[in-house]
Amino acid sequence: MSGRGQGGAGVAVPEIRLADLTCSYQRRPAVHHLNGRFAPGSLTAVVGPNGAGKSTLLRTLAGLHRPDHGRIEGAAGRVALLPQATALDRAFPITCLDVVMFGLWADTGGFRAIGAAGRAKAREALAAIGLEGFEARPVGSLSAGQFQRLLFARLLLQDAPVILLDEPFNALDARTAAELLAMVHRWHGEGRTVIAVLHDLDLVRRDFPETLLLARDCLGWGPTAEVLTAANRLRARMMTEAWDPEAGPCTRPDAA
Ligand SMILES: Nc1ncnc2c1ncn2[C@@H]1O[C@H](COP(=O)(O)OP(=O)(O)OP(=O)(O)O)[C@@H](O)[C@H]1O
Repeated sequence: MSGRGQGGAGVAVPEIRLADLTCSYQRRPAVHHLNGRFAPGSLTAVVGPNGAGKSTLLRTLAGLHRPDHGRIEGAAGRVALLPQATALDRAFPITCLDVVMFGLWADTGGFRAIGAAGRAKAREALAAIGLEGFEARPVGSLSAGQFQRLLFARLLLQDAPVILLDEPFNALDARTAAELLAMVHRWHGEGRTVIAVLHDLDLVRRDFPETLLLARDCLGWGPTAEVLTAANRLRARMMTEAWDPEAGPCTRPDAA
C-alpha cells in the first residue's frame, strides 16, 4: 500500500509510522517502545488512564517533544494540534482574530505577512464555527465552549492533512460538543487523518473506528471493538496501579 492518501480537500495525507518510539521527561519514559501506524485518512481515538502518555504522544507527533528513542516517519510537515485547553494561558491579551490567525503563522512566518486575504480567511473560519462578531473580543473574555470553538476555527484555517486533538470535547455542553464532533467527521470525510485523545469511551465506540489504548506501553491498536475489550481495559488499569511515577530510565537493552 502506498504511504500517502489524497484528502478530499486536495491535500496529500501521509501514513504516519511509529518505530519503537519512546518519549521521556528527565529520562522517565511517558511513552514506551510504541510501534504502529496511522493509515492516511484514519480516525483514531487515543485512550488510557491519566498519566498514560497520551498528550506526550500528540505533542511528539506535532514536533513539540523530541523522542529519546525510536522515530516517527511521515508526520513531518503539516500537522495541526489542538492542545488541551487547560494547557493554555488565556490571560494573554490577544484578540480572537489574532488567535485564529496564528493558524497561518507556519505559512507566512508572521502577522505582518498575513495580509487582507489571510484576515478574510480567519474571519470566515470564525463565522464557520459560530463565532461571527467575536473578532475583536479578548480571548480571556470567552466561555470555555467559545474558547474551544475558537481553537477549532484556528484548525480550520490551518487546513492540515493531519489533525491532532487533545481532549477536544472536555467541559462542553452537548450542543457545542455535537457541533465540534461534526467538524471532526467532516475532516475525516475529507480524507484527513484525525487522532484524538479522549476519555469518553461511549463516544469512542460510537464515533471512532480505530483506537490506540495506551498505558505508557501500547495495550492495543486497531479496530475500536477489538481494542476496547474488558480484558484490555483491566490491563490498563492494573498497569496504572502498578506503575511508579518516579520510575527511572528505560533499561531495555535495545533502548538508546
Ligand atoms: N513537562 C513535563 N515534565 C515532567 N513530566 C511530565 C511533563 N509532562 C508530562 N509529564 C509526565 O509524563 C507522564 C505522561 O503525561 P501525559 O500528560 O502525556 O499523560 P496523559 O495520558 O495525557 O494524561 P491525562 O489523561 O491525565 O491528560 C505523566 O507521568 C506526567 O506526569
